[in-house]
Amino acid sequence: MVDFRFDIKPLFPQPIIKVASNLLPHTFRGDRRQCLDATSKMSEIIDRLGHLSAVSQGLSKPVTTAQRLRMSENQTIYLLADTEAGHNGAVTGLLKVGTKDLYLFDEKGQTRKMEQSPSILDFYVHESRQRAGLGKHLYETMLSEEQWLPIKCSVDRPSEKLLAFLGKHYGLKRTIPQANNFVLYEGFFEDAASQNGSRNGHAESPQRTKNGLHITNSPNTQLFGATYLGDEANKRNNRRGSGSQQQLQQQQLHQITQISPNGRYGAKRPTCSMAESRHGAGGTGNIARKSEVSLTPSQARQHADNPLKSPLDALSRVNHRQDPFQRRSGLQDVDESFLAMNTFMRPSRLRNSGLDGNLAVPSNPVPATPTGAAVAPMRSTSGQEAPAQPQQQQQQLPQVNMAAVQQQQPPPAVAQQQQQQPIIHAGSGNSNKGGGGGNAESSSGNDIAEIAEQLQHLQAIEIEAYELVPEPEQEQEPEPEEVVTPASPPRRSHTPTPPTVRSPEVAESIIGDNRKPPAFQLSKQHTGMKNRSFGVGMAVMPTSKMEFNQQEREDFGVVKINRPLGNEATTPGHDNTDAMSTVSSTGGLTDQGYNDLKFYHNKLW
Ligand SMILES: CC(=O)SCCNC(=O)CCNC(=O)[C@H](O)C(C)(C)COP(=O)(O)OP(=O)(O)OC[C@H]1O[C@@H](n2cnc3c(N)ncnc32)[C@H](O)[C@@H]1OP(=O)(O)O
Repeated sequence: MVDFRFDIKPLFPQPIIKVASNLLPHTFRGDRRQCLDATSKMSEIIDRLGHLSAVSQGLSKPVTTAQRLRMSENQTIYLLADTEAGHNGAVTGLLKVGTKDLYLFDEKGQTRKMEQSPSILDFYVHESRQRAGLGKHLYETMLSEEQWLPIKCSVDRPSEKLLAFLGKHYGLKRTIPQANNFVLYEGFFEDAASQNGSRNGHAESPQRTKNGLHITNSPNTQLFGATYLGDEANKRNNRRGSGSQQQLQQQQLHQITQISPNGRYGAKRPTCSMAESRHGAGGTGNIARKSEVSLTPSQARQHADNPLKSPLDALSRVNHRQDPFQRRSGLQDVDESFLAMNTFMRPSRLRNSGLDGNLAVPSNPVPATPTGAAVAPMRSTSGQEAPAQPQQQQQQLPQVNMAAVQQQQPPPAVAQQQQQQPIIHAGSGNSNKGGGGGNAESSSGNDIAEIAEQLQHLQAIEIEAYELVPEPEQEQEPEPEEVVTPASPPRRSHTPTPPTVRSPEVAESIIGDNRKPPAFQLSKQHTGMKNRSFGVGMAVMPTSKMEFNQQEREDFGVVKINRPLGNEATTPGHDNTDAMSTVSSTGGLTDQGYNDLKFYHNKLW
């Protein structure tokens, strides 16, 4: 018996209840809260019984789960409970049924299309209660509720026990061989017009569908045999009254092969990216190979004596796989091949996947940064193509002459750039969100970080962090800072020099070139150079008081710091003159001997 941590009796006002996709007993009455509670408990019951059933049948995964039931439209689960058992009662049996549209072989080996055919999908009685008539009780209740006849029910890969059960209780012994997992019994097709076996009261004419196709002659039909045909596809076919025979054949073939083996093995597997790429890159070979496999009705008939094996074993000889699920995988390979061809290679998907060449895959080789990092295809954040990468500037970067850097007096604009760079790197390298983002009036930290990263990329800065060297004798002199290059000595400053980050290459490129780089937006998506200034960020430790002042968008790479709006820099280092920094009360030195700096800047923009 299967007992639960909760009392099942409220869910089972009667021994057998019916559960549909709403996961509620058909007898349920209650408010929203009770509904949620009942759904939760019913899900647990179904999952538990489904798991036990799978274990009992030796299946690797349950055929029945609450999730599957929720997603289904035409399936019903019957649950049998013993409310007297234990304290909370116990659930003792499960029977899942549903209707299927099937192409089936009749006794003559001809294909018939059966719509809404009753199917037994899962059946389980707890081991402790088997062979006590509970199974029959459950089955009979189901037949009564659904108004089905036992002989009209197809059974999805029945176990030996179920075959014995059906033989004993309903005299069902002689099966009609099928190429799929379903087992039918002789009499299934008899008097079909007046039975539930056909929704429309009559079965399809053998060999021909409504489209007049001899689908049994198709290699795929021979491979799959009777195969599930979706309602929607059928309606589509019926709507098309005209059209060439060839089109119809292609359509039918496509329709059949797109649909997986049905029943408990028919669940669509999630799209496999490997399969996608494999088939997309020429998976037709796989299709051709699989298509060579054929299982004719006569072949299937050879296995009629043992319906458990008949369809699958024939296929297993081809696939050389023993496990039913693996065999199913073999079948689905074919299915996926067609899916890959017909679905995943559609132009729209190709566009999305960038395989059709319409995506922003540059025709030119991807430019590489001086450090060797490839730059991603450029696309602005707005989704538009970004302007071409300034390769010219990048190509100039290696032409660095450090001697010239040290000797040459930078023009004011260049000095501004050089002086402001360290702050920018600091901001970007150490969570600039905490700086600019902390002030609601300032621009977002993201913008700053992005600008900083753009600068890093365009100017190909090899970031280096420099220790702060206190210069006590100069602290009282409010003189402008100068750009510090790796080869430069510490600058004169009214405060200890903040960590100045500048690679020789960048300094050279700015001073030597002194031209305005193009003003366009680049993000870290394009540069791929996130956190290049890691070392700087660690050294500067920007606080929420750190801001950036950029009055307007100037030349790309020129970011003015702490300059009041409207003020233009008049002398090199003017901006830094305005910068305020304080030294901590501990004399300006941290435990590590570095200056503890706090920057106070004006609002940005
Ligand atoms: C589509 C599918 O769901 S296939 C999977 C079917 N489910 C399983 O195989 C799970 C394990 N088996 C069970 O849960 C049960 O045995 C069921 C559901 C098949 C039958 O439920 P029960 O309560 O045992 O059925 P019930 O008592 O009404 O009928 C008993 C008859 O079932 C058959 N049967 C039940 N158990 C066995 C068994 N272990 N071995 C052989 N036949 C069995 C016999 O014909 C038996 O009659 P018998 O005792 O005179 O030989």
